[in-house]
Amino acid sequence: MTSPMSPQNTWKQLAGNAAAELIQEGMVVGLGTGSTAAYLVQAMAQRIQQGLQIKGAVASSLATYDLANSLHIPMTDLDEHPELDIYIDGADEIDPQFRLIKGAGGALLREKILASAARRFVVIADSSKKVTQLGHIYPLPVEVVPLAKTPITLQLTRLGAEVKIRQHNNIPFITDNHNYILDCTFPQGISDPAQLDAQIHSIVGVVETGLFINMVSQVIIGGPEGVQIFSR
Ligand SMILES: O=C(CO)[C@H](O)[C@H](O)COP(=O)(O)O
Repeated sequence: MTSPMSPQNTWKQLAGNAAAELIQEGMVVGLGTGSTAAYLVQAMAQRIQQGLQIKGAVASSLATYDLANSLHIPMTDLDEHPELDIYIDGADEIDPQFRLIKGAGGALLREKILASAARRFVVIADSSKKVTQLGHIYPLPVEVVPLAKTPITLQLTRLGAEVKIRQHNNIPFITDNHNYILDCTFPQGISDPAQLDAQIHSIVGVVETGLFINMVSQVIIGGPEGVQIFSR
């Protein structure tokens, strides 16, 4: 017997299913990473089985590539298709201005590359991801070149962060791009995400941050009331 899904997973699935309906014939589709994106991939695979034809899908992580490929979604890459019609991905936190923290799954760099290559970036999430200010629930992930982790930690600390290197099985977590992730907690939250993003980017050895600003076109939230769609 399969165990019943938690409400949160049901809401993620609602959002993923709704986003799969946005995919149209002939599109090049960017696929995000995480449990909500996995529901999207499953729903999209079902539509393809039912006859939807897309030009191809580009994955934001090796994990998503493996899942999509195993479900017979035709895969492509940014060399073949440098522009995506749509990119659909989850988020860890979404503020009222559609600014995001992403990267709890460690795929933030590829996710940001795909989001910036897309004509339309649609975020899918359960209602727990909506926040009034970024940085109160999830730490901000910063992907860094391994050699520079200690000097970068020092500079992030000077910006007010409590920094922890992300671990997996008691050793540093390695991203798909062979980098480390520094998870930064800001005890007061993040008051000016754009300024903080610029300050972190100015540190040599930082590869990318999990702040996504001015990138999102639409947010699809699954929750107790069903699906809600917010556009800008
Ligand atoms: O940014 C991400 C991965 O790097 C994910 O989109 C984010 O962590 C949300 O994950 P989930 O859908 O499992 O809640």
